[in-house]
Amino acid sequence: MAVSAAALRLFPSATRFVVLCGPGNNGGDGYVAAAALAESGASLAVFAPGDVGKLKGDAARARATYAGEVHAIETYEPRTGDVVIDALFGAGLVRDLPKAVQEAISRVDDRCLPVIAVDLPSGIDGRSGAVRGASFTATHTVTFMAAKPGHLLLPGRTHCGSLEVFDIGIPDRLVRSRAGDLRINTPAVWQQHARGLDPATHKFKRGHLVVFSGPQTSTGAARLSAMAGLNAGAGLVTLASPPEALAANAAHLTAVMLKEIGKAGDLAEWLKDRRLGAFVLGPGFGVGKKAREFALMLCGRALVLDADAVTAFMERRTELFDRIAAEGGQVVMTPHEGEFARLFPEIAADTALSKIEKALAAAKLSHAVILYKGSDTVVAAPSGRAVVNANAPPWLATAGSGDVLTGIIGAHLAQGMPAFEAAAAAVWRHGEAGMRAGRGTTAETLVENIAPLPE
Ligand SMILES: NC(=O)C1=CN([C@@H]2O[C@H](COP(=O)(O)OP(=O)(O)OC[C@H]3O[C@@H](n4cnc5c(N)ncnc54)[C@H](OP(=O)(O)O)[C@@H]3O)[C@@H](O)[C@H]2O)[C@@H](O)CC1
Ligand SMILES: Nc1ncnc2c1ncn2[C@@H]1O[C@H](COP(=O)(O)OP(=O)(O)O)[C@@H](O)[C@H]1O
Ligand SMILES: [K+]
Repeated sequence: MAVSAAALRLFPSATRFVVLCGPGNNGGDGYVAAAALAESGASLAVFAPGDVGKLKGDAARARATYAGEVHAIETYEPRTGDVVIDALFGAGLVRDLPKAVQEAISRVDDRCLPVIAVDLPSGIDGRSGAVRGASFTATHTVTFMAAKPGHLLLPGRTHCGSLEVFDIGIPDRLVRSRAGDLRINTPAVWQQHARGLDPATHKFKRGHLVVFSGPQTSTGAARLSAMAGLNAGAGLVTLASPPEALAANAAHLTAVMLKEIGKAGDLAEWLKDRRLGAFVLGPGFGVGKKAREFALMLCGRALVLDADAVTAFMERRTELFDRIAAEGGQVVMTPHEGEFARLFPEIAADTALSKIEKALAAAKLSHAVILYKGSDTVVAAPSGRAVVNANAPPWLATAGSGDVLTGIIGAHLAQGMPAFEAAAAAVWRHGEAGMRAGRGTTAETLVENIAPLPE
């Protein structure tokens, strides 16, 4: 009923609804929608692959509700004015689409016809978002109970069009028990850790964030993180700079403070100050021994390892992972796809895993919270919790945007948020900042558009 209502609502001037029904319960949903459309008086045709007589159980009962004829899918010739209702495969897709279905998809694509997908566009794997052989690209998808990973992960998301989640009366507790520890990243996931400001607060209570600057010719990335950290709510931010980059940094900084930290010895001394609440290491820092030394010294604190600090451990990751496990700090790593493949090559190469499963495997292996970036960013914790983010606009793909994200995570850690919530809340705020900044934003304007943490 929801599917037929969407079809009539979205395409009142369709000359014909064409319902394509598959061999399982997704096809069953299609027959029920076809019956409802026929009842409404719409012009209609139904096509199916294979032998409709072989339908079983619920699907066979659903088939019986539609009194009209069912034609072989091979005979479907798309016409201008058709609106396709794709009820071929949904949650039960287990292998690549059969040839007759792939050919039907290609004929529909050639005509640029609008498609309404039932549950999932056929060909999209609901667990991973992968395309199995081919897939419809829907204008609108009507799913039931809850959004599934394949609606959010790429490339699945780009095939869904607008997504409608229709309540078919399944109690929330059952949906949640099936979803396990997986959620869409919304404020509900982390809001209880986003405290409002106590009137008696002071800047140290709001958290002191330290961001490490790279050498003289690559200081901008760390400054972006530092500014983002301050705007995101850290009470103080200090940029720790090697001596040769002090002048370059000083020329650019106002509210962010500056401290000379050259060698590991300087850092060891400074770390005695326990008011230093969180650390960001990696943006523009340089890949090498110094990055590894600094990272290993910080594993017992609240720490974001990004960019160069991730790559620096490419061939010595065990050293890092063992230290994180031993020190038990709040550590977040923020790899983009390239960095992920450098640190976790065997996980990245496993084509059977979804992005969620990859992030979870990496979190387990490294003992850190993994924020696996992209337009479908996944945040995963070693405990098995995970969120998929869905509010990021594509114009976040701009140089320095990741450095801004890192600074926001740092601010959350400095304020005492646990690593998983700090990372998830930061990804969400980063997406919101992108929406506020609008198309054509640069990393600088993104920093200015970080809105207060919702309370
Ligand atoms: N509570 C619920 O569960 C609810 C479920 N609902 C609906 O049910 C849908 C799930 O139904 P489903 O499990 O029957 O799976 P579905 O997607 O119809 O496909 C399975 C069939 O396809 C076949 N098959 C698979 N891959 C194939 C391939 N590549 N090429 C060829 N054949 C292939 C497979 O056969 P086999 O593997 O045995 O050959 C089997 O016959 C779900 O998406 C939603 O629409 C809603 O009504 C709400 C409540
Ligand atoms: N197509 C996209 N849609 C939404 N967000 C994106 C897209 N591409 C990149 N992003 C986000 O932009 C940021 C880019 O980070 P990164 O690749 O580290 O860039 P940089 O190193 O230049 O800062 C990440 O948060 C990523 O999730
Ligand atoms: K479908």
